Amino acid sequence: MVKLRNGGKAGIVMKIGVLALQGAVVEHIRSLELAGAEAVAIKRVEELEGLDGLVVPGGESTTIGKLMRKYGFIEAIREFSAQGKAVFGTCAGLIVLASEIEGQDEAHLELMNMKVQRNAFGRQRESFETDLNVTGINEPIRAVFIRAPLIAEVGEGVEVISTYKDEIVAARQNHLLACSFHPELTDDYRLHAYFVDMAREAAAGRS
Ligand SMILES: NC(=O)CC[C@H](N)C(=O)O
Repeated sequence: MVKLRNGGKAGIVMKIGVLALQGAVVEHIRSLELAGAEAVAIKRVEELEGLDGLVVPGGESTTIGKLMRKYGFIEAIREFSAQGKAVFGTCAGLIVLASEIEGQDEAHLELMNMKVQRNAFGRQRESFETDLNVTGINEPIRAVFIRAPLIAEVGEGVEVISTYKDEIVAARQNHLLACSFHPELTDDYRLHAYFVDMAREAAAGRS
C-alpha cells in the first residue's frame, strides 16, 4: 500500500491511466501513486472512460504506434485530449505525441506541435543519468536517458520546460506534457506530481 501524498489535502484524487501496450508501465504506476494519484494500467480504449489523465510510457515508438493503431487508441486518445484531459508522453511516448518525426513520413498522435528526432543521444552514449532543471519544479530532477529522443523544434503554443546541453528535453502545450527521459525509473516523482497537478487544473477547467 503506497501512501498518497495529496490524498486528503488537495481534494479529489486524480485517476491517471498508463497506456499498457508496451514499455515501462509498473514504474509509472508506482510514481503516480507516490504523487498522490490513483493509477491504472490501460489496455483497451473503453478503459479511458473516467480517467483524468493518461501517461504514454517509454518503450519503442514504432511498436507502440502500431499497437495503438491496431487497438483504436489513435482516435480514442485524440478524442481524450480534445476533451481537455491531460496526456504525458515519456521517451517513446514523447515521440508518439509529436506532430512530426524527423526522417519519417508518418507521425502517430500528432497532438503536440513539435518535431522530434529519435535516438538523438545514441551516438554519444546509449544511456546516461543527469540532473535537470525543469521550469515549475524548484530543485533539479534526476533524469534517466535511454536511447532518448530530443525535441528538434517546437511550434506555437509549446513551452520548453527543460534543456540538456542546449537540446530540448521536456515541453508542455496546455494540458499536454512530454519529456525525452524516463522520470519513472528513479525515486524522484516530482515530474509525475507536476503532471498530476496539470490533470487537476485541466479537470477544474472542465467542470
Ligand atoms: N527509452 C525509449 O523509450 C527509447 C525510445 C526509442 N528509441 C524509440 O525511438 O522509440
